[in-house]
Amino acid sequence: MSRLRWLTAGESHGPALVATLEGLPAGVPVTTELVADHLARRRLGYGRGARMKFERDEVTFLGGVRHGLSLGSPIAVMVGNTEWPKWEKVMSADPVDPSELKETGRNAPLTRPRPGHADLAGMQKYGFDEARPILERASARETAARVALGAVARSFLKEAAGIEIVSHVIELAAAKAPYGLYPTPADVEKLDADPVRCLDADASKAMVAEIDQAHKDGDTLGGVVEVLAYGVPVGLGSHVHWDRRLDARLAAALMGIQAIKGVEVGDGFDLARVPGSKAHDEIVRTGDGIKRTSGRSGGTEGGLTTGELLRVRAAMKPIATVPRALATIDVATGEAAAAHHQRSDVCAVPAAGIVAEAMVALVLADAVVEKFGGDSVPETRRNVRSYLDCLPVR
Ligand SMILES: Cc1cc2nc3c(=O)[nH]c(=O)nc-3n(C[C@H](O)[C@H](O)[C@H](O)COP(=O)(O)O)c2cc1C
Ligand SMILES: C=C(O[C@@H]1CC(C(=O)O)=C[C@@H](OP(=O)(O)O)[C@H]1O)C(=O)O
Repeated sequence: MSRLRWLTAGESHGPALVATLEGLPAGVPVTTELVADHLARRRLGYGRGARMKFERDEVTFLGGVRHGLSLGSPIAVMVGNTEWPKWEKVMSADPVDPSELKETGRNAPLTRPRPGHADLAGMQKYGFDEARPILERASARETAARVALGAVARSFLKEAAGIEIVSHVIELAAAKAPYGLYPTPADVEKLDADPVRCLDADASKAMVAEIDQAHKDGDTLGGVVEVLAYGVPVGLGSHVHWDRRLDARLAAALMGIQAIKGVEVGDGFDLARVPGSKAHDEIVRTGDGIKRTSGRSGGTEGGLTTGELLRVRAAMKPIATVPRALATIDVATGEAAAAHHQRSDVCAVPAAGIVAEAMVALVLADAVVEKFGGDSVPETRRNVRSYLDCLPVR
């Protein structure tokens, strides 16, 4: 069961996000630059709003890392919001004089909750009469903290087990990448350079056109991302109990990303539409050992990894802050109104792919620590090797 523990805290317009990760072995290469690089990847993507351009992510390690290596102690990392000076009064932890708040021009109560965001249900549940206290934490700004931890987790996975993670956008509104296009770690630079992180040039162009049209229409878009993990050993997770199943753990982690409404493992829902003879991955012996003739299962069977390519998908709904604002009510008056709208992303599917990579990395790192243990990277690495060398069926 879960060996790595991790938490994030912080509001979208607060001074910073913070994240902690406990249970990681010592000796994992971790630097401020490594984390900053992954945070920069999360900011990319055609269709994101103005905030992505003028805000920077300022990374500071507060614990758990020394001279570029993890210590085995809890890792604490802070991602500073450079927008903070503008929000210092509005988001102050301590009480603020109402006249000072008024001077900020950002104090108007948000009483017209947006359909599709956490605004209304959050206000009702937590007892607020405006949406600010809810949207601050519901915002996907928080995903920066997850990507920071994901950067650490993926460094561990690569060093200890040779696992590498790649993501790409396979659908954006009606535009689709061809089925069976599986980018490898060698394609990451090219993917990151593409405006929508799609390897197929025609599909990428069609996706950009979809975003341009939505922008013109005052609308927003969603899409589907796919995460692939290379080098995953057989036997992570387990068939013995529902919450040990790796497919269930991956699904929960991906569904926990803001705006993700569906998850597929391998060919997912398509498998329900074909007969069994076309749904599974047949087993054959090759010169290299036991292999599969296809990858429909996405690299898990019975909640265990098979040792084949791990492949999961996540479907993101369109951004809730629709510029051509949706109908709502003003909770201050009870009257019909247009939902509040300031700046917003038109589409954040490429960024969601980077967040999905981080979530998959954290789940796999947890499963690797659970299966192989070890207090240092060399110890975990030795354990992985001796396990693979001694598999009874090879
Ligand atoms: C990377 C990323 C960026 C997002 N940007 C925005 C945004 O600019 N405006 C917005 O309204 N929602 C945005 N969202 C989606 C909201 O955070 C999400 O719709 C909200 O939390 C409610 O989602 P839920 O129903 O899945 O909880 C973004 C989501 C992600 C993953
Ligand atoms: C700040 C980030 O994303 C934000 C996620 C978000 C939302 O509602 O989820 C709304 C927007 O924030 P704002 O309303 O301040 O413009 C995005 O910019 C980020 O990803 O770093």
